[in-house]
Amino acid sequence: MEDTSFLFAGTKFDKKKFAKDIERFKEKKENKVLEVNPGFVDNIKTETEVGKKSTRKRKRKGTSGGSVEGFSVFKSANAVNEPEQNDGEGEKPSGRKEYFRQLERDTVLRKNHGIHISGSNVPSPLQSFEELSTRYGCKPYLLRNFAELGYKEPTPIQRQAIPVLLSGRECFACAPTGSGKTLAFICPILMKLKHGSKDGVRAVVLCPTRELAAQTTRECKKLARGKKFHIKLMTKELSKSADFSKLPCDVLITTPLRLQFAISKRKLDLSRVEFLVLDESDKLFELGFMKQIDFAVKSCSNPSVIRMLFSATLPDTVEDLARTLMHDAVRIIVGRKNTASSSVKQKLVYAGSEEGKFLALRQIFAESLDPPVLIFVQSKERATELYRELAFTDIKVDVIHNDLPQAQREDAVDNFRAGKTWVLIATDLFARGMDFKGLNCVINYDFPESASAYIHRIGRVGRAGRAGEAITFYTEADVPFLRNIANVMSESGCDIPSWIMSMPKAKYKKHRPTRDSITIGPKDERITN
Ligand SMILES: Nc1ncnc2c1ncn2[C@@H]1O[C@H](COP(=O)(O)OP(=O)(O)OP(=O)(O)O)[C@@H](O)[C@H]1O
Repeated sequence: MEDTSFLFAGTKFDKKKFAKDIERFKEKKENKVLEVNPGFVDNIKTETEVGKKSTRKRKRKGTSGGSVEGFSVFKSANAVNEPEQNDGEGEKPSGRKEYFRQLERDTVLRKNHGIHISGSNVPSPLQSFEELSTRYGCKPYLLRNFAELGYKEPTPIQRQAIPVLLSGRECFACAPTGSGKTLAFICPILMKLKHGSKDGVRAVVLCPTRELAAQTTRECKKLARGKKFHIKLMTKELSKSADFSKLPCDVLITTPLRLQFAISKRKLDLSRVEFLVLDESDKLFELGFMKQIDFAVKSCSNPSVIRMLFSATLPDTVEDLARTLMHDAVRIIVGRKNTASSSVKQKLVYAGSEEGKFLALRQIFAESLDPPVLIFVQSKERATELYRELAFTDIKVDVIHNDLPQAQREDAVDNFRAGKTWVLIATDLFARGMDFKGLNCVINYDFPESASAYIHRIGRVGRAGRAGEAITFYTEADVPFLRNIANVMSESGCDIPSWIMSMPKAKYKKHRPTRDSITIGPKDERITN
């Protein structure tokens, strides 16, 4: 991994520019001192009354002038708190006994849902969505929306991440694909923001692709239904022409590049941002995004901004980075880190050669085409090649990759969602986050380049507990990397032949062999169905 020390570093707070805010902050602080004792108990009291500004005092690089202080994810993970200190969310237990009983209940609940936490004073997980009202004063509109969307109970990541974020803590979370991470960060943001305002952007959600940003915007609007929040997707037009000083926007959902463009060209001010979400965080920490993320993080200069990282895969390198940069964050892992969804039936198919793969695809389509089907290939060139081969059939097929015009990309996603397209050919760009309800099958036409690419690709099925199937073709060229993927399959409960499990694991991280062209020549040899 490249040197990442610049990331998050030097979040400068311009005291002159924000003199008014500092004054206001001072006033609040003075009032608070009169109301409650400073320190941890202070936090606890304010946390119960949802909506009251948190009095958290963070020490951050650039705000205190010192170094980032006390990232305590592991430091105090096992600390047993005195009953008076409670769990950081404001319910003061009546006594020591009740306090330890609560700890026990929390442990059991976490165990039952495969939730693993590290960090000090981690709030109790949610037993139910109703607890959002009783514990945090959640407004009825949100619970109504959950019910209308058919969400009966929180998923494991929602059970733990929501209380953590509501208690004003930063967090980094790893939970399986399709396990409801979007709601886990949107819900606390909506609860904390309470209502729409015209005071500037208050929450930013960063997503690696425009399609995912659009999907997250839709999800966020569904959850906010009935409340006048200003939820905006950063479109190309917005990033190029909007006057953000006049545009009411509470939650801004964007890709890093568009955000950077808007900040530098349209003078978008993010100094009031209270929540910054890095969705698919490990992708955002990859080389291509790093500088843009750094820019975004620095632009969210409010010293008490809450930053959160979510993904289904969290490599140790990203964790290490988060550990040194976030303050007093809680680490939440659901299930085992970096594993595939267990509700997906996974299959490896030996196809020998490129030609063999095409024949295998033809056979699958002839015997059991159960649309919609998503096919992943290694590159946009190969996506186009396969599309050309399949376009000659009566299968309704489309293709999506990042060289296509935006309108075409949007159409491809919309038509696939609407069932107008049966088979969508995609590159890894669309392996992350996309939620196609009713998708039955993912075919890895080209072997995935890494274990995490595999996890995200096949995670397009088996979402929200539904069943799904994933078929992965491999050729001779893929054999050296077979074990890396077989390990993931085995960890999610698949039976893998012992000869594969006894193979050595490839040491290199990215598997992108040069492949023969998919194009098979004369038309009569092309697929027919
Ligand atoms: N509590 C819930 N009960 C039932 N379904 C839910 C619940 N929360 C979210 N969902 C649904 O689960 C599906 C997956 O959610 P989401 O897209 O947030 O997953 P994710 O964890 O972000 O996945 P990925 O890692 O692929 O991005 C969505 O269709 C969403 O509507």
